[in-house]
Amino acid sequence: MPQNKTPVAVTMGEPAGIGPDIALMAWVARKDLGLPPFYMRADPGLLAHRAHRLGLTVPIQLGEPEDAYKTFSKSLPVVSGTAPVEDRPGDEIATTGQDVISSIEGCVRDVHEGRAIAVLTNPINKANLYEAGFSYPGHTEYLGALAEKLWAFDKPLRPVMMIAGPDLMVVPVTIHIALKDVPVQLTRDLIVETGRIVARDLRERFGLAEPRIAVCGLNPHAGENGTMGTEDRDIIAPAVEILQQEGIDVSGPLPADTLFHARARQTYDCALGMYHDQVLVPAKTLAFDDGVNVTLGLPFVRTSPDHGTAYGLAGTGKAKPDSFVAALRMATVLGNPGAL
Ligand SMILES: NC(=O)C1=CN([C@@H]2O[C@H](COP(=O)(O)OP(=O)(O)OC[C@H]3O[C@@H](n4cnc5c(N)ncnc54)[C@H](O)[C@@H]3O)[C@@H](O)[C@H]2O)C=CC1
Ligand SMILES: NCC(=O)COP(=O)(O)O
Repeated sequence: MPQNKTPVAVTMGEPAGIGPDIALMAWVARKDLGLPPFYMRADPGLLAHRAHRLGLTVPIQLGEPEDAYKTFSKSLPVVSGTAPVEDRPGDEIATTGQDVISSIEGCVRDVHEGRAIAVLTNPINKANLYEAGFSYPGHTEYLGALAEKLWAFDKPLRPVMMIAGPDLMVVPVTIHIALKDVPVQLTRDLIVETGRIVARDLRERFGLAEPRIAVCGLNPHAGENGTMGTEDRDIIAPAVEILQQEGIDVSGPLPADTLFHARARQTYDCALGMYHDQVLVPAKTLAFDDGVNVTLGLPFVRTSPDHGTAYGLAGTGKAKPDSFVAALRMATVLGNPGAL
């Protein structure tokens, strides 16, 4: 595990969910697991209450991101900036959306200013954020918009969601949209742009010299020559052809039902799915505890546990911090270019 004196910035996430629990648990396990330093942008009172509720001894040290490296071994570094947040684990309707959003924005600003090497986001309740005026489907799109603004890009960024586990990496080409909208929003250009970003980031961030990408079909049997749907033939196959002409090692459209068994997984590095559940189901089935949600296509590194707020477990001590720990390790490795 590479060490760097610049820490990872961790967002508060949904305060009534398990984000605070898993971050506190990870900090407690820092020495046993050899974890790299991180700090949280969150309400210190919330964290203190949750630690008490969980029976964890976690001294909290308020400060700035620059203090985190020195502080981390003895206390959990916290950068405040949110209003006080009541500790109401499991209360799905607690309204804290604005604090959740400002924590994310603060962490991204920290990376932009060189105060953090990466952002690790804790799970959010998307519906709660919509109530607070959040207009993005999830972190992925919001982080793209924040990056465009802070890094002053002159054209829109395309942030790409990847779920990465030890045995499978997947990317959904369309993300948080209704299933009925998938055939409408799935275009050749979207697949091509996504494929380019995946190939580039697997090379540049993950150190794969020639990444192999497998592209799923949309329909059963990848359309069976157009008899079970035409998108595979008319949209996906032409996109694959363009990517191949650009020298990217890409195959497809491939029937998705036979793409995720152990032997098939040996034939590619990353599978591109046409919709969320097509690829997140196999990814989370294989590695729910240690899968990581990592956003490609950004000018900075963002990782996240692959799970959600798990309200039923918040404050009970039953949440597993493993995916948080995997996300922290990945953020540190990817945030240290050249460490691979
Ligand atoms: N990155 C993010 O911000 C994400 C946010 N969400 C949000 O989370 C909320 C709840 O979504 P769900 O579909 O219920 O998914 P979920 O991942 O919160 O829970 C699914 C199941 O897994 C269990 N689980 C989740 N994390 C666990 C952990 N660390 N240890 C042990 N068990 C764990 C839960 O108890 C539940 O049985 C929604 O509002 C959704 O939008 C969901 C996925 C990712
Ligand atoms: N299903 C994955 C998920 O909901 C995470 O989305 P995001 O908040 O990382 O965009």
